[in-house]
Amino acid sequence: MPDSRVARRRRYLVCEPRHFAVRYAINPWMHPDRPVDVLLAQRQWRTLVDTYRDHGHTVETVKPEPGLPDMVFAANAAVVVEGRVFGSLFLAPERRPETVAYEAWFKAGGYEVHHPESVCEGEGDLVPAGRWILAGTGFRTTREAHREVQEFFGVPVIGLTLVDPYFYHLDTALFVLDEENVAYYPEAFSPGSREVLARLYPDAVIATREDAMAFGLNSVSDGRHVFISPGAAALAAQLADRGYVPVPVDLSEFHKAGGGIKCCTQEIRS
Ligand SMILES: CN(C)C(=N)NCCC[C@H](N)C(=O)O
Repeated sequence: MPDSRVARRRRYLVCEPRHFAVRYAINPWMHPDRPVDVLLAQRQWRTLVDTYRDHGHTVETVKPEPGLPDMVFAANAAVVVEGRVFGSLFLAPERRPETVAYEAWFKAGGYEVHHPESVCEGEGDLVPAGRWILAGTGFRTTREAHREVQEFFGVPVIGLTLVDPYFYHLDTALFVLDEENVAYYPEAFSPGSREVLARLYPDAVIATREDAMAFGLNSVSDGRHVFISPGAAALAAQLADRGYVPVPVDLSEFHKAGGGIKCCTQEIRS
């Protein structure tokens, strides 16, 4: 495979896991009785930030708020396309106050935030993919929100139904490699949605359940480097065969809350 993959510099928003914990259970990964090593989580998160910066990306931070243990999952706070911000309305009451803190960050940067009318969890379920936005539903973000997103951005929104509670957000089951291609785990989707993905992406990288359960599809790609969970070894090998450069970053402590690399990373697209 020629060395043809080109990285594009990105701007990422992240939130330090100062108050990270598993205090409630809103997905099958979360067990409040199992301990979380907060110091290890902070080291892992710092490594992610340093790795992004080492690869030339801009990383900005939003101030973590006490009492919001899931606020570290910045991807869920909004989806930003061409400098326009479509905010979130979380399903879980425990997460709803996060939107206030993120909105303050966006406002301070001169962005206006659109407030959705229906449950919508940002880039967790809304994945900009070149000419369209892939949109997950089934567990969190609603079909009504998909319609609202399409009206707001004027970009086609392609609804995909998730069927496995372990993959409750689209970004646990699929990630965008570049403008043209994605990687995904087919069994996380309804039969019709699988067909849609096969039509849109005949050349997609197909992941195994093992890759997906290791949060391998919760990866971030800059078009060349793929920041990926080290547990997803088979997926990383496939990516390397296609000319991408896997960059392993271990966020195992965050898996205990049902999140990984992508969940911790909001892309600010100008
Ligand atoms: C990849 N995923 C799922 C994310 N984009 N976000 C992680 C959110 C975790 C949080 N405890 C929750 O269940 O909402």
